Amino acid sequence: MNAMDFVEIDGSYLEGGGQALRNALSLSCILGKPVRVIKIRANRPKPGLSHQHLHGLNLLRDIANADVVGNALLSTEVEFTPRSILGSTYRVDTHTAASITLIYQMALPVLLFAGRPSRLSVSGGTNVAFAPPVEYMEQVLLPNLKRFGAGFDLQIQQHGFYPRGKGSCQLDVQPVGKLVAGQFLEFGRLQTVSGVAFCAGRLPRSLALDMQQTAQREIHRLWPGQQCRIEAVKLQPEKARDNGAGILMTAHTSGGCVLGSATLGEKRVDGHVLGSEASCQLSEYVRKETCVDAHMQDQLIIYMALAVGCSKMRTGPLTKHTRTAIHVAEQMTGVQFDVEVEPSGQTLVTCEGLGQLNRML
Ligand SMILES: Nc1ncnc2c1ncn2[C@@H]1O[C@H](COP(=O)(O)OP(=O)(O)OP(=O)(O)O)[C@@H](O)[C@H]1O
Repeated sequence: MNAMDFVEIDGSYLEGGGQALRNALSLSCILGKPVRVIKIRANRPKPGLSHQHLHGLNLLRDIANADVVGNALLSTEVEFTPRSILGSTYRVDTHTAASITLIYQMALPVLLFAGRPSRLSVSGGTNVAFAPPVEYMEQVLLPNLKRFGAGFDLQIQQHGFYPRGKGSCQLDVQPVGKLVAGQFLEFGRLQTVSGVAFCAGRLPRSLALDMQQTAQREIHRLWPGQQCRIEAVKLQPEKARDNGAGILMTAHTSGGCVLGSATLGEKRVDGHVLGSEASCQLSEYVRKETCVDAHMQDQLIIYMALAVGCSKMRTGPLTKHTRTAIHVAEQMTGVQFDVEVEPSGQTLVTCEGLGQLNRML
């Protein structure tokens, strides 16, 4: 391959984490454009490919029947030349606590552009730091993605936490002919607040109850009479072998917005703190009438870039992850994102999408 034929993405730009790599590779497969990613995860303490990125890269190699150079742990440069998109059954066992949802983040957009349905089973971490918890993927990403005319079915077979992982999930994806433009502009009124507080392993059920009670109390303090139902769950050993705890809260609004806020128990776990952090974050989104939460922002950029028509999202200040995703999407697809801070303080992100059609159907 001639050096000129690769789109070159600088992985150190802005956030300098794994997301630039994930987005660049997904878009490479969908567009059929070879990509070279340099300075991978340059801003992380241990730069280069970690397990999650390497497993994701090798998975996309298989899905796209791609030629790959640089697919080794800690590699800081990768060349990826895709051929097609093969809808099929795939299995990835990370043997670590590598984030299952981040591997899905890489593969999902690609499998939406396959010629037939796919099933992707991954084992690793379901709830790990700096990644979407599986519950967030199911309860927040899915309804937001439906606005683009796409979806998936996610089965959580077993939860897995740092350091051993051992979680497993199955993702079923039906391809689409195209993505339609998503509009996230009208907050409307807050309708429901719900969620799940869980703990597993040797952690007592009272921990889940602490998270539940504090989260519900905070919502009721701010919006007396507001419906708020947080389920408190102690996961059974066959559903989670190790210690782990976390809470996901979601808010649904009459404008069709679905916002999420998740916290995860680390070494020292205080249920009241986890519940309070999750509810404060969610309350902040609701108070500001944000249509897309701070983590969903960056995850929607790739879909906005590919859709047919003009997508718009009204959100809070853009995160570095989002600005990085925009930069990568612009370089890979040639589309332009327009970012405008409105008098209300909200940020409006607009993109006339590429209108990518599924070339495998
Ligand atoms: N609590 C959370 N809820 C939902 N999504 C989250 C949460 N925390 C992180 N994410 C998402 O996980 C992704 C993490 O991207 P990032 O580039 O940091 O990935 P990474 O591969 O873990 O990189 P690195 O290992 O280099 O930090 C982003 O899409 C971010 O929005």
